[in-house]
Amino acid sequence: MGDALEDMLVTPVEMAAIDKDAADSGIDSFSLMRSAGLAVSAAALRLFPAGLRFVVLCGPGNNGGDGYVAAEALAESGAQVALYILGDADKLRGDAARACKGCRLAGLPVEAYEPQAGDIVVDALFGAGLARDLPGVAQTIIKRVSASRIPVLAVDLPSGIDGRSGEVRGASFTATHTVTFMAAKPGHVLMPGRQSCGTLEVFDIGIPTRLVAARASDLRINGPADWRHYSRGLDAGTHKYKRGHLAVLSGGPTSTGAARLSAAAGLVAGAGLVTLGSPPEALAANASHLTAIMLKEVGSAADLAEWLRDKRLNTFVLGPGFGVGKKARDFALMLCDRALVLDADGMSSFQQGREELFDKIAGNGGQVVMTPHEGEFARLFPEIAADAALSKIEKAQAAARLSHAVIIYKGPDTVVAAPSGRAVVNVNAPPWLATAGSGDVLAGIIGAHLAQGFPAFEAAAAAVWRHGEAGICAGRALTAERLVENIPPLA
Ligand SMILES: NC(=O)C1=CN([C@@H]2O[C@H](COP(=O)(O)OP(=O)(O)OC[C@H]3O[C@@H](n4cnc5c(N)ncnc54)[C@H](OP(=O)(O)O)[C@@H]3O)[C@@H](O)[C@H]2O)[C@@H](O)CC1
Ligand SMILES: Nc1ncnc2c1ncn2[C@@H]1O[C@H](COP(=O)(O)OP(=O)(O)O)[C@@H](O)[C@H]1O
Ligand SMILES: [K+]
Repeated sequence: MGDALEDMLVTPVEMAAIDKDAADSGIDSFSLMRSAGLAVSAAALRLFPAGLRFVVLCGPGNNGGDGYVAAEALAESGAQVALYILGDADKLRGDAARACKGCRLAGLPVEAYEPQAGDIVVDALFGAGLARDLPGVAQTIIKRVSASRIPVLAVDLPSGIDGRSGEVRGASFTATHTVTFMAAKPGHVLMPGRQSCGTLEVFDIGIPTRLVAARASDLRINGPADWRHYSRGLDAGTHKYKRGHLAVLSGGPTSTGAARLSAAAGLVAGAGLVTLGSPPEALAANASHLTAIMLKEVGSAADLAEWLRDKRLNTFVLGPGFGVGKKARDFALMLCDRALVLDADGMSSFQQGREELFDKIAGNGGQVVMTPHEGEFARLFPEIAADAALSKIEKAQAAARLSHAVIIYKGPDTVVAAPSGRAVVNVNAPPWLATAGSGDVLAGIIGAHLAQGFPAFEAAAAAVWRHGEAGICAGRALTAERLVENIPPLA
């Protein structure tokens, strides 16, 4: 599969349009179903050589059609196969009906399936067409199979996972392995869907890349291909001022650690210079912990205005440990004409009065990155957070459109979205990144990228990826300090 499809995410609606375009262009749709079913049977034989019996569960649509092709291919290979059907096989239509006719096995109603030791379940109940909660009988079988701990190979998506959002529709299989076709779907990478897929295999069933690319929106799995071109290697003649100057604003004397973590991460991530702007009462606490990072007294809005007269100082991180309130609001509004990472308290300070911030960002061309976790997102964008019809990707996109900022909606499935709708979903973050100060480190990495001249979206996406890699390198016993030490070089 070419580079173009590797990291692409295609929604079920887009995939249906791609199928239709493929058929309209003269490609035989049954040959696509055949390729899909054969890929599933090959995966079953490859992954479960010790399986005693393949139990293929077929649903009422084309996902079931793939299942019939797989069942026939498995039987043809000499494996022991049992077929169970959800609904009435006589009501199958089109390619699925043809696949069913071509399958030598007689099917039993799915509710009759009793798991046996040595079974491998091939789940072809529902795929991309799942439109509502699973019918009760499917939920019962899923619970039965899950309780028996029988391995499940999912066709396209584990049944019950919504391909658009990753949400569970009533119940879902937890698969050992999922074989999907042409491109991954949002439901494979968003939680909780991602956890239900096991290993994900994207199989090329032969739809031309140009047909897939023509329908796909600007939605991808985060990876170096999206931002590598902004990562300039260091030329021998560089100097620290060329590598960008990052300024991080510290909170008061009892909450200085968060800003120092951001500053340290910024320096390791490649900013040539990092200065911590500190209120006078926290200067001593900060000074006692800093060496390579410079320190400057910035207590009031007047101090900040004076500092900002230096136009070369173009990148700021505001929020970690800063304190919620008017000072944070005043500072943020003053910094909107620079590149700004607005994190933590910096965002929470705008729970009321967000319009003024969003207007300022819009007026200044939008080099602002905001980094809400779920709680902060609900504080700043309550109406978007509460809209149950939206996926996490769609929520991040709506927030970016509204705020004119690049949004990093954090979590195990961090989404980075730009006001244009461009978005990536991150998949390399290990769960032990959920530790105090981890978000502060991320803010510093974003700042380093902005200081080096990355556009806001690429700065954010590259930082989220590097943060995940740092977590992997640091290993399980992670502290935020160790995370900083393990930030890898930019790809
Ligand atoms: N991508 C590709 O190139 C290729 C894709 N292929 C395969 O096609 C699959 C998509 O097929 P699909 O559109 O027929 O959808 P699928 O998931 O089988 O289910 C839809 C059926 O279930 C019904 N239904 C829906 N929800 C329901 C519910 N909760 N409870 C009860 N019923 C429900 C719905 O009918 P409805 O009642 O909504 O009219 C419909 O009958 C895809 O996952 C992949 O495996 C390959 O064959 C070849 C190429
Ligand atoms: N379960 C998880 N798996 C992977 N990454 C996670 C998980 N939970 C949180 N993270 C990441 O860890 C970081 C935590 O940031 P944040 O919530 O702001 O914490 P803090 O305020 O303590 O720094 C974010 O980058 C987030 O995406
Ligand atoms: K399925």
